[in-house]
Amino acid sequence: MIPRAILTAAEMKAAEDATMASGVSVDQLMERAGRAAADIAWRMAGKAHVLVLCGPGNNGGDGYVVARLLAERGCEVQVAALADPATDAARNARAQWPGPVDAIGDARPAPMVVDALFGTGLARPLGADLSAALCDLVRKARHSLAVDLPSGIETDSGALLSPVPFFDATIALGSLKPAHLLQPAAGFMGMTLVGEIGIAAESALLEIGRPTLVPPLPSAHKYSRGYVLVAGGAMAGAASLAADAAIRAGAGYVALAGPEHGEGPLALVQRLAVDPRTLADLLADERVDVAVAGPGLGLNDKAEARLESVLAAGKRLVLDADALTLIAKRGAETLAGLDAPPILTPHEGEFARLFGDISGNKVERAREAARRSGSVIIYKGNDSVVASPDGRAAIAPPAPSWLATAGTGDVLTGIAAARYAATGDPFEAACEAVWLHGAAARMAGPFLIADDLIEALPRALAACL
Ligand SMILES: NC(=O)C1=CN([C@@H]2O[C@H](COP(=O)(O)OP(=O)(O)OC[C@H]3O[C@@H](n4cnc5c(N)ncnc54)[C@H](OP(=O)(O)O)[C@@H]3O)[C@@H](O)[C@H]2O)[C@H](O)CC1
Ligand SMILES: [K+]
Repeated sequence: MIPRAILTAAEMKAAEDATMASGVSVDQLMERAGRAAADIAWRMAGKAHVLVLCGPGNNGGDGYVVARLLAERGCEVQVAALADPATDAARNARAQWPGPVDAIGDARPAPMVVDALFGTGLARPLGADLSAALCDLVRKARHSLAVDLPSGIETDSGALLSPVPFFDATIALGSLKPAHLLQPAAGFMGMTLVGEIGIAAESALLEIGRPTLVPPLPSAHKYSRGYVLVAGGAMAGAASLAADAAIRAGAGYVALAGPEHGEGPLALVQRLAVDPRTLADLLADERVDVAVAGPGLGLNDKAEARLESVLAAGKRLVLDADALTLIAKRGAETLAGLDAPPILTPHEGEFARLFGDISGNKVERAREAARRSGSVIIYKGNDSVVASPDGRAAIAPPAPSWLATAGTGDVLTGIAAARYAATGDPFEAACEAVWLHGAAARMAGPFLIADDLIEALPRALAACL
Protein backbone atom coordinates (compact mmCIF):
# COMPACT_ATOMS: atom_id res chain seq x y z
CA MET A 1 0.00 0.00 0.00
CA ILE A 2 1.40 3.43 -0.92
CA PRO A 3 1.35 5.55 2.21
CA ARG A 4 -0.46 8.89 2.13
CA ALA A 5 1.55 12.10 2.48
CA ILE A 6 1.00 14.44 5.43
CA LEU A 7 1.62 18.14 4.75
CA THR A 8 2.01 20.97 7.22
CA ALA A 9 0.04 24.18 6.64
CA ALA A 10 3.10 25.80 5.05
CA GLU A 11 3.80 22.76 2.84
CA MET A 12 0.15 22.72 1.77
CA LYS A 13 0.35 26.38 0.84
CA ALA A 14 3.54 25.73 -1.18
CA ALA A 15 1.91 22.76 -2.97
CA GLU A 16 -1.13 24.92 -3.69
CA ASP A 17 1.13 27.67 -5.09
CA ALA A 18 2.97 25.15 -7.28
CA THR A 19 -0.35 23.90 -8.65
CA MET A 20 -1.42 27.45 -9.40
CA ALA A 21 1.90 28.15 -11.12
CA SER A 22 1.05 25.28 -13.47
CA GLY A 23 -2.06 27.15 -14.60
CA VAL A 24 -4.82 26.13 -12.17
CA SER A 25 -6.55 29.08 -10.48
CA VAL A 26 -7.38 29.24 -6.78
CA ASP A 27 -11.05 29.50 -7.80
CA GLN A 28 -10.76 26.18 -9.60
CA LEU A 29 -9.11 24.62 -6.55
CA MET A 30 -11.88 25.99 -4.36
CA GLU A 31 -14.54 24.63 -6.70
CA ARG A 32 -12.90 21.17 -6.53
CA ALA A 33 -12.61 21.40 -2.74
CA GLY A 34 -16.24 22.47 -2.35
CA ARG A 35 -17.41 19.76 -4.75
CA ALA A 36 -15.51 17.06 -2.85
CA ALA A 37 -17.02 18.24 0.45
CA ALA A 38 -20.53 18.58 -1.01
CA ASP A 39 -20.35 15.03 -2.38
CA ILE A 40 -19.61 13.70 1.08
CA ALA A 41 -22.28 15.84 2.73
CA TRP A 42 -24.77 14.54 0.17
CA ARG A 43 -23.81 10.93 0.85
CA MET A 44 -24.07 11.51 4.59
CA ALA A 45 -27.35 13.36 4.76
CA GLY A 46 -29.06 13.26 1.34
CA LYS A 47 -31.74 15.92 1.07
CA ALA A 48 -31.70 16.89 4.75
CA HIS A 49 -31.72 20.59 5.63
CA VAL A 50 -28.15 21.84 5.74
CA LEU A 51 -26.53 24.62 7.73
CA VAL A 52 -23.21 25.80 6.30
CA LEU A 53 -21.05 27.93 8.61
CA CYS A 54 -18.59 30.10 6.65
CA GLY A 55 -15.50 31.91 7.91
CA PRO A 56 -13.73 34.85 6.24
CA GLY A 57 -10.92 32.92 4.51
CA ASN A 58 -10.74 30.29 1.82
CA ASN A 59 -12.16 27.65 4.14
CA GLY A 60 -15.28 29.81 4.20
CA GLY A 61 -14.98 30.05 0.41
CA ASP A 62 -15.18 26.25 0.22
CA GLY A 63 -18.31 26.53 2.35
CA TYR A 64 -20.10 28.81 -0.15
CA VAL A 65 -19.32 26.28 -2.90
CA VAL A 66 -20.74 23.46 -0.76
CA ALA A 67 -23.89 25.50 -0.12
CA ARG A 68 -24.43 26.21 -3.83
CA LEU A 69 -23.87 22.61 -4.93
CA LEU A 70 -26.13 21.13 -2.26
CA ALA A 71 -28.87 23.65 -3.10
CA GLU A 72 -28.54 22.62 -6.77
CA ARG A 73 -29.21 19.05 -5.64
CA GLY A 74 -32.42 20.14 -3.97
CA CYS A 75 -31.32 20.57 -0.36
CA GLU A 76 -32.66 23.42 1.71
CA VAL A 77 -29.54 25.31 2.77
CA GLN A 78 -28.93 28.06 5.32
CA VAL A 79 -25.59 29.86 5.11
CA ALA A 80 -24.37 31.70 8.19
CA ALA A 81 -21.12 33.70 7.99
CA LEU A 82 -18.82 35.10 10.62
CA ALA A 83 -17.73 38.05 8.49
CA ASP A 84 -17.47 39.17 4.89
CA PRO A 85 -15.02 37.19 2.76
CA ALA A 86 -11.44 38.43 3.08
CA THR A 87 -9.98 36.81 -0.06
CA ASP A 88 -10.85 37.23 -3.75
CA ALA A 89 -11.55 33.53 -4.15
CA ALA A 90 -13.91 33.47 -1.16
CA ARG A 91 -15.63 36.65 -2.45
CA ASN A 92 -16.14 34.99 -5.84
CA ALA A 93 -17.51 31.87 -4.22
CA ARG A 94 -19.90 33.89 -2.11
CA ALA A 95 -21.03 35.86 -5.19
CA GLN A 96 -22.04 32.59 -6.83
CA TRP A 97 -24.16 31.53 -3.86
CA PRO A 98 -27.64 32.67 -4.87
CA GLY A 99 -29.23 32.60 -1.42
CA PRO A 100 -29.07 34.87 1.63
CA VAL A 101 -26.18 34.91 4.10
CA ASP A 102 -27.16 35.22 7.76
CA ALA A 103 -25.11 36.27 10.73
CA ILE A 104 -23.65 33.42 12.80
CA GLY A 105 -25.91 34.45 15.69
CA ASP A 106 -28.91 33.70 13.46
CA ALA A 107 -27.77 30.18 12.55
CA ARG A 108 -30.56 27.70 13.22
CA PRO A 109 -29.89 24.09 14.23
CA ALA A 110 -30.22 21.75 11.23
CA PRO A 111 -29.95 17.98 10.70
CA MET A 112 -26.71 18.49 8.74
CA VAL A 113 -24.02 21.00 9.74
CA VAL A 114 -21.01 21.82 7.58
CA ASP A 115 -18.19 23.62 9.39
CA ALA A 116 -16.32 25.87 6.94
CA LEU A 117 -15.28 28.49 9.49
CA PHE A 118 -11.52 27.94 9.56
CA GLY A 119 -9.05 25.49 8.11
CA THR A 120 -5.30 25.73 7.81
CA GLY A 121 -5.36 29.51 8.29
CA LEU A 122 -6.60 29.42 11.88
CA ALA A 123 -4.27 31.76 13.71
CA ARG A 124 -5.67 31.94 17.24
CA PRO A 125 -8.49 30.50 19.38
CA LEU A 126 -12.07 31.08 18.27
CA GLY A 127 -13.93 33.66 20.34
CA ALA A 128 -15.83 32.05 23.24
CA ASP A 129 -19.26 32.83 21.74
CA LEU A 130 -18.28 31.43 18.36
CA SER A 131 -16.86 28.16 19.68
CA ALA A 132 -19.90 27.75 21.97
CA ALA A 133 -22.22 28.27 18.98
CA LEU A 134 -20.24 25.79 16.87
CA CYS A 135 -20.34 23.16 19.62
CA ASP A 136 -24.06 23.72 20.21
CA LEU A 137 -25.01 23.52 16.51
CA VAL A 138 -22.94 20.39 15.90
CA ARG A 139 -24.33 18.73 19.02
CA LYS A 140 -27.90 19.42 17.84
CA ALA A 141 -27.25 18.06 14.32
CA ARG A 142 -27.74 14.45 13.21
CA HIS A 143 -24.74 14.66 10.85
CA SER A 144 -21.72 16.93 10.89
CA LEU A 145 -18.88 17.46 8.44
CA ALA A 146 -15.76 19.56 8.98
CA VAL A 147 -14.22 21.07 5.86
CA ASP A 148 -10.47 20.43 5.94
CA LEU A 149 -10.31 20.61 9.75
CA PRO A 150 -12.74 21.14 12.61
CA SER A 151 -12.53 24.86 13.45
CA GLY A 152 -10.39 25.46 16.51
CA ILE A 153 -7.66 22.96 15.69
CA GLU A 154 -4.05 23.91 15.01
CA THR A 155 -2.99 22.25 11.76
CA ASP A 156 0.59 21.27 12.53
CA SER A 157 0.42 20.29 16.20
CA GLY A 158 -3.07 18.83 16.56
CA ALA A 159 -3.68 21.09 19.56
CA LEU A 160 -7.16 22.38 20.33
CA LEU A 161 -6.89 26.16 20.46
CA SER A 162 -10.50 26.42 21.64
CA PRO A 163 -13.32 23.95 22.40
CA VAL A 164 -14.17 21.77 19.40
CA PRO A 165 -17.20 19.48 19.02
CA PHE A 166 -16.96 15.85 17.87
CA PHE A 167 -17.59 15.63 14.13
CA ASP A 168 -18.96 12.63 12.25
CA ALA A 169 -16.57 13.22 9.36
CA THR A 170 -13.77 15.49 8.22
CA ILE A 171 -12.67 15.96 4.63
CA ALA A 172 -8.95 16.74 4.43
CA LEU A 173 -8.47 18.83 1.29
CA GLY A 174 -5.64 17.89 -1.03
CA SER A 175 -3.75 15.97 1.63
CA LEU A 176 -3.74 14.88 5.25
CA LYS A 177 -2.29 17.42 7.69
CA PRO A 178 -0.58 16.40 10.98
CA ALA A 179 -3.70 17.30 12.98
CA HIS A 180 -5.71 14.64 11.17
CA LEU A 181 -3.61 12.01 12.95
CA LEU A 182 -2.14 13.69 16.04
CA GLN A 183 -3.97 13.78 19.34
CA PRO A 184 -5.95 15.40 20.74
CA ALA A 185 -7.25 16.72 17.40
CA ALA A 186 -7.59 13.34 15.71
CA GLY A 187 -10.16 12.29 18.29
CA PHE A 188 -12.58 15.00 17.11
CA MET A 189 -12.52 14.32 13.36
CA GLY A 190 -14.81 11.32 13.07
CA MET A 191 -14.12 9.51 9.82
CA THR A 192 -11.32 11.30 7.98
CA LEU A 193 -11.35 11.25 4.19
CA VAL A 194 -8.93 12.90 1.81
CA GLY A 195 -10.58 14.98 -0.93
CA GLU A 196 -8.57 14.83 -4.15
CA ILE A 197 -8.34 18.34 -5.63
CA GLY A 198 -5.49 17.91 -8.08
CA ILE A 199 -2.60 19.00 -5.88
CA ALA A 200 0.60 16.94 -5.92
CA ALA A 201 1.12 16.18 -2.23
CA GLU A 202 4.65 15.03 -1.47
CA SER A 203 6.30 14.98 1.92
CA ALA A 204 8.92 13.23 4.05
CA LEU A 205 6.11 12.76 6.59
CA LEU A 206 3.76 9.88 5.76
CA GLU A 207 0.78 8.15 7.25
CA ILE A 208 1.59 4.61 8.36
CA GLY A 209 -0.39 2.38 6.03
CA ARG A 210 -0.94 -1.35 5.77
CA PRO A 211 2.41 -2.97 4.96
CA THR A 212 2.87 -5.35 2.05
CA LEU A 213 4.38 -8.60 3.26
CA VAL A 214 5.59 -11.53 1.19
CA PRO A 215 5.39 -15.21 2.13
CA PRO A 216 8.71 -16.94 2.82
CA LEU A 217 10.53 -18.06 -0.33
CA PRO A 218 10.49 -21.82 -1.08
CA SER A 219 14.15 -21.85 -0.08
CA ALA A 220 13.45 -20.26 3.33
CA HIS A 221 14.54 -21.88 6.56
CA LYS A 222 14.10 -20.81 10.14
CA TYR A 223 17.26 -18.74 10.33
CA SER A 224 16.69 -17.03 6.98
CA ARG A 225 13.36 -15.73 8.34
CA GLY A 226 15.15 -14.00 11.19
CA TYR A 227 16.68 -14.98 14.50
CA VAL A 228 15.65 -12.77 17.42
CA LEU A 229 17.36 -13.02 20.78
CA VAL A 230 15.46 -11.49 23.71
CA ALA A 231 17.56 -10.65 26.75
CA GLY A 232 15.17 -11.09 29.65
CA GLY A 233 15.74 -10.11 33.23
CA ALA A 234 14.02 -9.62 36.54
CA MET A 235 10.41 -9.84 35.27
CA ALA A 236 9.91 -13.01 33.28
CA GLY A 237 6.48 -12.13 31.87
CA ALA A 238 7.44 -9.01 29.96
CA ALA A 239 10.37 -10.57 28.11
CA SER A 240 8.25 -13.63 27.43
CA LEU A 241 5.57 -11.49 25.79
CA ALA A 242 8.18 -9.83 23.56
CA ALA A 243 9.62 -13.21 22.58
CA ASP A 244 6.22 -14.76 21.86
CA ALA A 245 5.23 -11.69 19.83
CA ALA A 246 8.46 -11.93 17.82
CA ILE A 247 7.86 -15.52 16.80
CA ARG A 248 4.17 -14.88 16.10
CA ALA A 249 5.20 -11.90 13.93
CA GLY A 250 7.18 -14.17 11.65
CA ALA A 251 10.68 -14.50 13.09
CA GLY A 252 11.97 -17.96 12.21
CA TYR A 253 13.73 -18.52 15.51
CA VAL A 254 13.48 -16.76 18.86
CA ALA A 255 15.59 -17.39 21.92
CA LEU A 256 14.59 -15.94 25.27
CA ALA A 257 17.64 -15.56 27.44
CA GLY A 258 16.61 -14.70 30.95
CA PRO A 259 17.70 -15.66 34.43
CA GLU A 260 14.08 -16.52 35.21
CA HIS A 261 11.22 -17.48 32.98
CA GLY A 262 7.78 -18.99 33.14
CA GLU A 263 6.10 -21.83 31.33
CA GLY A 264 6.21 -21.36 27.60
CA PRO A 265 3.58 -22.50 25.14
CA LEU A 266 5.68 -22.07 22.03
CA ALA A 267 7.96 -24.92 21.03
CA LEU A 268 10.02 -22.74 18.76
CA VAL A 269 11.06 -20.37 21.50
CA GLN A 270 14.24 -21.55 23.09
CA ARG A 271 14.21 -20.62 26.76
CA LEU A 272 17.60 -20.33 28.36
CA ALA A 273 18.60 -19.46 31.89
CA VAL A 274 21.78 -17.45 31.51
CA ASP A 275 23.98 -14.98 33.31
CA PRO A 276 25.40 -11.88 31.61
CA ARG A 277 28.54 -13.72 30.59
CA THR A 278 26.70 -16.45 28.72
CA LEU A 279 24.35 -13.85 27.25
CA ALA A 280 27.42 -12.40 25.56
CA ASP A 281 28.16 -15.86 24.14
CA LEU A 282 24.65 -16.13 22.76
CA LEU A 283 24.94 -12.68 21.25
CA ALA A 284 28.15 -13.75 19.54
CA ASP A 285 26.19 -16.28 17.49
CA GLU A 286 26.38 -15.01 13.91
CA ARG A 287 22.89 -16.23 13.17
CA VAL A 288 21.31 -13.73 15.60
CA ASP A 289 19.85 -10.92 13.50
CA VAL A 290 18.24 -8.75 16.15
CA ALA A 291 18.64 -8.52 19.90
CA VAL A 292 15.95 -7.13 22.19
CA ALA A 293 16.52 -5.64 25.62
CA GLY A 294 14.23 -3.85 28.00
CA PRO A 295 10.98 -5.69 28.68
CA GLY A 296 11.37 -7.08 32.21
CA LEU A 297 15.10 -6.34 32.21
CA GLY A 298 15.19 -4.64 35.62
CA LEU A 299 17.30 -1.70 36.73
CA ASN A 300 19.93 -3.28 38.97
CA ASP A 301 23.61 -4.03 38.31
CA LYS A 302 22.83 -7.33 36.62
CA ALA A 303 20.46 -5.52 34.27
CA GLU A 304 23.17 -2.96 33.51
CA ALA A 305 25.60 -5.77 32.68
CA ARG A 306 23.09 -7.50 30.43
CA LEU A 307 22.32 -4.26 28.63
CA GLU A 308 26.04 -3.65 28.22
CA SER A 309 26.41 -7.06 26.53
CA VAL A 310 23.54 -6.30 24.18
CA LEU A 311 24.90 -2.86 23.24
CA ALA A 312 28.37 -4.30 22.61
CA ALA A 313 27.14 -7.17 20.41
CA GLY A 314 27.19 -5.29 17.10
CA LYS A 315 23.67 -6.51 16.34
CA ARG A 316 20.58 -4.68 15.19
CA LEU A 317 18.75 -3.79 18.41
CA VAL A 318 15.26 -3.05 19.68
CA LEU A 319 15.38 -1.29 23.05
CA ASP A 320 12.38 -0.67 25.28
CA ALA A 321 11.22 -0.17 28.86
CA ASP A 322 13.99 -0.66 31.47
CA ALA A 323 16.68 -0.49 28.78
CA LEU A 324 15.48 3.02 27.97
CA THR A 325 15.57 4.04 31.62
CA LEU A 326 19.13 2.73 31.93
CA ILE A 327 20.20 4.43 28.70
CA ALA A 328 18.69 7.73 29.88
CA LYS A 329 21.27 7.72 32.71
CA ARG A 330 24.18 7.58 30.29
CA GLY A 331 22.59 9.81 27.61
CA ALA A 332 20.63 8.85 24.50
CA GLU A 333 23.36 10.29 22.29
CA THR A 334 25.62 7.39 23.38
CA LEU A 335 23.57 5.19 21.02
CA ALA A 336 24.57 7.23 17.99
CA GLY A 337 27.74 5.19 17.41
CA LEU A 338 26.13 1.74 17.16
CA ASP A 339 26.76 -0.33 14.02
CA ALA A 340 23.11 -0.12 12.91
CA PRO A 341 20.44 2.33 14.10
CA PRO A 342 18.55 0.70 16.97
CA ILE A 343 14.79 0.97 17.31
CA LEU A 344 13.72 2.66 20.56
CA THR A 345 10.09 2.41 21.67
CA PRO A 346 9.55 5.08 24.35
CA HIS A 347 6.16 6.04 25.73
CA GLU A 348 5.67 9.63 26.88
CA GLY A 349 7.44 9.14 30.24
CA GLU A 350 10.38 7.24 28.79
CA PHE A 351 10.69 9.83 26.02
CA ALA A 352 10.95 12.62 28.60
CA ARG A 353 13.55 10.65 30.57
CA LEU A 354 15.62 10.02 27.45
CA PHE A 355 15.38 13.36 25.72
CA GLY A 356 14.24 15.92 28.31
CA ASP A 357 12.29 18.90 27.10
CA ILE A 358 12.52 18.90 23.31
CA SER A 359 10.24 21.66 22.04
CA GLY A 360 7.79 21.45 19.14
CA ASN A 361 4.94 19.17 18.17
CA LYS A 362 5.12 15.40 18.48
CA VAL A 363 6.57 14.92 14.99
CA GLU A 364 9.24 17.56 15.54
CA ARG A 365 10.14 16.06 18.93
CA ALA A 366 10.39 12.56 17.49
CA ARG A 367 12.58 13.78 14.62
CA GLU A 368 14.92 15.62 16.95
CA ALA A 369 15.15 12.58 19.25
CA ALA A 370 16.01 10.36 16.25
CA ARG A 371 18.69 12.79 15.15
CA ARG A 372 20.28 13.06 18.61
CA SER A 373 20.31 9.34 19.30
CA GLY A 374 20.99 8.05 15.77
CA SER A 375 18.01 5.76 16.40
CA VAL A 376 14.65 5.04 14.91
CA ILE A 377 12.13 6.26 17.46
CA ILE A 378 8.68 4.79 17.93
CA TYR A 379 7.22 7.58 20.07
CA LYS A 380 4.27 5.62 21.37
CA GLY A 381 0.76 6.76 22.14
CA ASN A 382 -2.66 6.74 20.59
CA ASP A 383 -0.95 8.69 17.80
CA SER A 384 2.37 6.86 17.57
CA VAL A 385 5.02 8.72 15.58
CA VAL A 386 7.97 6.93 13.97
CA ALA A 387 11.05 8.98 13.11
CA SER A 388 14.37 8.01 11.57
CA PRO A 389 17.74 9.78 11.85
CA ASP A 390 17.67 10.08 8.02
CA GLY A 391 14.67 12.46 8.27
CA ARG A 392 11.87 10.06 7.37
CA ALA A 393 8.87 10.21 9.70
CA ALA A 394 5.39 8.73 9.85
CA ILE A 395 2.28 8.99 11.99
CA ALA A 396 0.06 6.02 12.76
CA PRO A 397 -3.70 6.10 12.30
CA PRO A 398 -5.39 6.29 15.71
CA ALA A 399 -4.94 3.04 17.63
CA PRO A 400 -7.66 1.48 19.80
CA SER A 401 -7.55 2.96 23.30
CA TRP A 402 -7.92 -0.62 24.62
CA LEU A 403 -4.16 -0.89 24.10
CA ALA A 404 -3.74 1.04 27.35
CA THR A 405 -3.05 -2.11 29.36
CA ALA A 406 0.01 -3.91 30.72
CA GLY A 407 2.28 -5.77 28.32
CA THR A 408 1.06 -4.31 25.02
CA GLY A 409 4.33 -2.36 24.68
CA ASP A 410 6.31 -5.58 25.10
CA VAL A 411 4.30 -7.09 22.25
CA LEU A 412 5.09 -4.09 20.02
CA THR A 413 8.78 -4.55 20.80
CA GLY A 414 8.64 -8.20 19.77
CA ILE A 415 6.88 -7.38 16.51
CA ALA A 416 9.42 -4.64 15.74
CA ALA A 417 12.26 -7.10 16.35
CA ALA A 418 10.76 -9.70 14.00
CA ARG A 419 10.22 -7.12 11.27
CA TYR A 420 13.70 -5.60 11.75
CA ALA A 421 15.17 -9.10 11.37
CA ALA A 422 13.12 -9.65 8.21
CA THR A 423 13.61 -6.28 6.51
CA GLY A 424 16.93 -4.93 7.78
CA ASP A 425 15.40 -1.44 7.58
CA PRO A 426 14.63 -0.11 11.06
CA PHE A 427 12.26 2.62 9.85
CA GLU A 428 10.22 0.26 7.68
CA ALA A 429 10.24 -2.33 10.45
CA ALA A 430 9.05 0.19 13.04
CA CYS A 431 6.21 1.42 10.81
CA GLU A 432 5.13 -2.12 10.00
CA ALA A 433 5.21 -3.07 13.67
CA VAL A 434 3.06 -0.10 14.67
CA TRP A 435 0.51 -0.91 11.97
CA LEU A 436 0.39 -4.63 12.84
CA HIS A 437 0.05 -3.84 16.54
CA GLY A 438 -2.91 -1.52 15.87
CA ALA A 439 -4.52 -4.03 13.50
CA ALA A 440 -4.12 -6.85 16.02
CA ALA A 441 -5.71 -4.63 18.66
CA ARG A 442 -8.69 -3.91 16.41
CA MET A 443 -9.08 -7.65 15.80
CA ALA A 444 -8.69 -8.53 19.49
CA GLY A 445 -11.44 -6.06 20.35
CA PRO A 446 -12.54 -4.36 23.58
CA PHE A 447 -11.06 -5.41 26.90
CA LEU A 448 -8.09 -7.00 25.16
CA ILE A 449 -5.06 -8.11 27.11
CA ALA A 450 -1.53 -8.30 25.72
CA ASP A 451 -1.78 -12.08 25.13
CA ASP A 452 -4.81 -11.49 22.88
CA LEU A 453 -2.70 -9.29 20.64
CA ILE A 454 -0.26 -12.12 20.10
CA GLU A 455 -3.13 -14.46 19.26
CA ALA A 456 -4.53 -11.94 16.76
CA LEU A 457 -1.17 -11.30 15.08
CA PRO A 458 -1.40 -14.05 12.41
CA ARG A 459 -4.70 -12.55 11.19
CA ALA A 460 -3.20 -9.04 11.17
CA LEU A 461 -0.21 -10.36 9.22
CA ALA A 462 -2.38 -12.32 6.81
CA ALA A 463 -4.21 -9.09 5.96
CA CYS A 464 -0.88 -7.79 4.60
CA LEU A 465 -0.12 -10.66 2.18
N1 LIG B 1 -5.31 23.08 0.32
C1 LIG B 1 -5.65 23.71 -0.78
O1 LIG B 1 -4.97 23.67 -1.73
C2 LIG B 1 -6.87 24.47 -0.81
C3 LIG B 1 -7.45 24.89 0.34
N2 LIG B 1 -8.50 25.68 0.38
C4 LIG B 1 -9.12 25.97 1.63
O2 LIG B 1 -8.48 27.08 2.15
C5 LIG B 1 -8.24 26.92 3.54
C6 LIG B 1 -7.17 27.81 3.97
O3 LIG B 1 -7.60 29.11 3.68
P1 LIG B 1 -7.01 30.39 4.39
O4 LIG B 1 -7.71 31.53 3.80
O5 LIG B 1 -5.55 30.35 4.30
O6 LIG B 1 -7.36 30.17 5.91
P2 LIG B 1 -8.73 29.97 6.70
O7 LIG B 1 -9.90 30.07 5.81
O8 LIG B 1 -8.57 28.75 7.50
O9 LIG B 1 -8.74 31.19 7.74
C7 LIG B 1 -8.09 32.41 7.50
C8 LIG B 1 -8.97 33.58 7.83
O10 LIG B 1 -9.50 33.47 9.12
C9 LIG B 1 -9.05 34.54 9.95
N3 LIG B 1 -8.81 33.99 11.28
C10 LIG B 1 -7.89 33.10 11.64
N4 LIG B 1 -8.07 32.71 12.90
C11 LIG B 1 -9.18 33.36 13.35
C12 LIG B 1 -9.89 33.38 14.57
N5 LIG B 1 -9.53 32.61 15.60
N6 LIG B 1 -10.97 34.14 14.69
C13 LIG B 1 -11.37 34.93 13.68
N7 LIG B 1 -10.72 34.97 12.47
C14 LIG B 1 -9.65 34.19 12.32
C15 LIG B 1 -7.85 35.10 9.26
O11 LIG B 1 -7.75 36.43 9.60
P3 LIG B 1 -6.44 37.08 10.26
O12 LIG B 1 -6.97 38.14 11.12
O13 LIG B 1 -5.73 36.01 11.04
O14 LIG B 1 -5.65 37.55 9.11
C16 LIG B 1 -8.21 34.88 7.80
O15 LIG B 1 -9.09 35.86 7.36
C17 LIG B 1 -7.99 25.45 3.67
O16 LIG B 1 -8.16 25.00 4.98
C18 LIG B 1 -9.03 24.89 2.70
O17 LIG B 1 -10.27 24.75 3.33
C19 LIG B 1 -8.99 26.37 -0.83
O18 LIG B 1 -10.28 26.00 -1.11
C20 LIG B 1 -8.14 26.11 -2.07
C21 LIG B 1 -7.47 24.80 -2.12
K1 LIG C 1 -13.45 23.93 9.07
